Amino acid sequence: MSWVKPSCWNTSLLMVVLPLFLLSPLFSFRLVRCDADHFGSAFKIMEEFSGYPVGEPDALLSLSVGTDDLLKQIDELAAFSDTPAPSVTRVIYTDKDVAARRYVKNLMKGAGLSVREDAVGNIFGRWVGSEPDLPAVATGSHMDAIPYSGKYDGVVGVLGAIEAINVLRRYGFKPKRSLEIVLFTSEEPTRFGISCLGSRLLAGSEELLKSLKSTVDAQNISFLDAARYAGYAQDQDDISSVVLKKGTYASFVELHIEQGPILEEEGTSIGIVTAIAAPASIKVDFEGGGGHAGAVLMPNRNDAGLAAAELALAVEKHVLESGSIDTVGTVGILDLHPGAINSIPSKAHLEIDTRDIDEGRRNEVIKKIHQSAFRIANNRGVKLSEFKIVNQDPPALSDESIIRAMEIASTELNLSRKLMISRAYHDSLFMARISPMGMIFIPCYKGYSHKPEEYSSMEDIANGVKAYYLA
Ligand SMILES: NC(=O)N[C@@H](O)C(=O)O
Ligand SMILES: [Mn+2]
Ligand SMILES: [Mn+2]
Repeated sequence: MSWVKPSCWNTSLLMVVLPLFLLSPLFSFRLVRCDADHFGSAFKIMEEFSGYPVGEPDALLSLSVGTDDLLKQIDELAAFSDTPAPSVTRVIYTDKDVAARRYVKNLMKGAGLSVREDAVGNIFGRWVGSEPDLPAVATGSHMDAIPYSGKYDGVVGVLGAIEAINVLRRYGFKPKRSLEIVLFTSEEPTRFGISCLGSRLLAGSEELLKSLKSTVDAQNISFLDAARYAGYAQDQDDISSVVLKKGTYASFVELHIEQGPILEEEGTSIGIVTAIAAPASIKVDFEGGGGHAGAVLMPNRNDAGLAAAELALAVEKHVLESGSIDTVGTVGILDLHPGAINSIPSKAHLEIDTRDIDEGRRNEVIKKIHQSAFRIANNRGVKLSEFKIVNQDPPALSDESIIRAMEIASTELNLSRKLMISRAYHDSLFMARISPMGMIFIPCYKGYSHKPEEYSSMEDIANGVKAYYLA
């Protein structure tokens, strides 16, 4: 099973960051309480945290990271793609995805982590702490990639975390709380139209547990069959074992490229995410009369394709009507059937992605889109055979103490910082339902993402690393 159809490097200094970003949440709680403006106090807490002498702060600050390894790993991982470089296409449960999973599991084992996988393929690499019963500090991201995208989205948060553990080990660090890296299954909605599939299940989405039993992809392959093809969900239809017990994690933090232009444009090094916008996605189907493109005169047509086109424009109109820059709407999929130049489309399928930091305002847009779909179907004499809201998620707020820790850290490092919203969604959106959550963004080239030109400079990544370091 494979997919149809994309380097730069330098995430190197990522290493320095991640060690800290794994620790950050724990730091933050205490720092805030003890008015944490003394660099020293950070190390005092670190010693308390690990129960081991931290040694020379400067040494800790200038931890050397395996930049070459990391760059090599990013390139090697990018090669597991169903489209040619520099693009990357890696869709859940395909041969390339399975091979990439094996690659990352080996890196986790190489970092001395005990690796386990759940029934849908969320992969966990745990560094067991001296007090294993304490809720762990978690981090992680995803490595699936939408068609023709780049090699940093999600990957930086996964490979960097593994290297961070390597750095901590090289430094002789021994955690008290366990540290766990989570590689989430299917953050991208490419194959089954559901975003953050793995993290939604970890966070206990009953709705998804049910709907997955009847979910199929465009080739009509069921979710469970696809999972079994990849080695998961072997002997069970019931995947409820995936749901994590509340309190499993003391905190969850994700490192990610900004995927927008703001940090780079403003020359700001660190983005401290305060909230993740609320995403929603809708599937719409129109059915019309179809017929011969030559013989059927315009007045006698019920063209499903034109209905879809009109609705796509209505999405833009309703989004702009919200009057807020924070409201966005995209029609990323529009398929016509039979898809022949000289045949009037008898069926049209479109998928709509709309988001906003204001859930109410976004839902207003969804309502208007629904009304327009009915109106257009009516006016054009076509049938609105499906209007399915696949997901309509609330926004997520970052944990205050984690945000403050990152603010303190950036100040210590004289790094410019910016509190900002994530307009992209992330697994953190769902991890926030079961754990205090935080995200840090680093600048990326022209804000490019979901395309092969995606890129982050080493300097930016290093700054991000240090910010985490102190946080
Ligand atoms: N981070 C990221 O790219 N998430 C996407 O799946 C999205 O569409 O936001
Ligand atoms: Mn993405
Ligand atoms: Mn991502």
